[in-house]
Amino acid sequence: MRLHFTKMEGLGNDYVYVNCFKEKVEHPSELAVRVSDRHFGIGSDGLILIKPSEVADFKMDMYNADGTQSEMCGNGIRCVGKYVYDYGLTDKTSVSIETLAGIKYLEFTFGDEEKNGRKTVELVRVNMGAPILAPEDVPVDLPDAGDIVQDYPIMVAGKEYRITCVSMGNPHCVSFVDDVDNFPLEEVGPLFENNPIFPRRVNAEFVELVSPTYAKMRVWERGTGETLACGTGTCATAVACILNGKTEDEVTVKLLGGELIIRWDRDANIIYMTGPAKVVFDGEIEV
Ligand SMILES: N[C@H](CCC[C@H](N)C(=O)O)C(=O)O
Repeated sequence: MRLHFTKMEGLGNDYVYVNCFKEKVEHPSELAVRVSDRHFGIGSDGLILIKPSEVADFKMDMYNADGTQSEMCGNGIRCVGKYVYDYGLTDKTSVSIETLAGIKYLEFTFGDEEKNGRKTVELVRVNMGAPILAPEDVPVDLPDAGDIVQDYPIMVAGKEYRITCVSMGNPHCVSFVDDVDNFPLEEVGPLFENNPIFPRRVNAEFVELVSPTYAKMRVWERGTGETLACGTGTCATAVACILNGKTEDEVTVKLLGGELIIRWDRDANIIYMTGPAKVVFDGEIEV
C-alpha cells in the first residue's frame, strides 16, 4: 500500500506526518519504528498522525522512534498547526489540537512564502497549559521529595545530579551542568531515561545557564535518544530555571537545532512556547 506523508521539522526535531483525513494507518507503533530508521526508512525522530477530533479542531497522535506513544510533542504540535493551515485543512489562524495531554491552543504568525495562493505559517505560539509538578503526576518515585522534586540530589553512575522533575503531559527530568556542549549525553542520557525512579521512563534535559534570560540545553528523549530539540523539554527546562531562581519568567533556550522562547505566565499558570515549524518534503512510501 502506498502511504503519503510529509516530513517536517521544528528546530531539527523531525517527524514523519501523516494526514489521517486521507490516509489509513492501522499499526502506528510499527510504522513509527519503520519510518524513523535513518538508513532503512525515511529517517525521523518518530511519527505524528493528524486526525479528526470530536473535542478540538484536530487531534495529534505522536509516536517515538521506538514505537512508544508520547502524551505530547511541542515541536510536533507546531508542525501540526503549520500543516493543517498550509495544506488547506483549515482557514483559521488559531486552532485547537487534542492530545493525550489535553487540548492545546495554537496561534499562527505568517511568513512571505506562499502555498496555494496564500501566505504560509512561519511561527507558532502554543499555549502548553500548566506545568505538572506533583511527583506522582510526573511520575517520579521519590517518596521523601515532598510535593515537588526540585533541586533534588540523585546519584547516576557515581556522580551527583540535582534534578527538577516537570511534566508537560510527558515526563521530564532537568539537571543543571557547567558545560552542556561537552556533556557525555550518549552515556548518561540512557541512565536517566531508564532510571527506576521513573515508572514511565523520562525525557532528560541537561542545562547550562548563560544569563537570567538565556540558557543552553541538550536533551535525551524517551524512546528516541538525543534530538536536536524538544519543545516539551524546553518548557520543562524553563520551569526548572524559574523555580530554582536562575532565570526570569521568560527564557530563550538555545538547543542544538535553534532557539525557543518560553514564557511562564505565573498569574495564569500557563506556559507559552513560541517557535518555528518547517516542511522538508512530501513523499510516499510502500508500507
Ligand atoms: N520531541 C518532543 C517530545 C517528545 C517526547 C517523547 N520523547 C516522550 O516520550 O515524551 C517535543 O518536541 O516535545
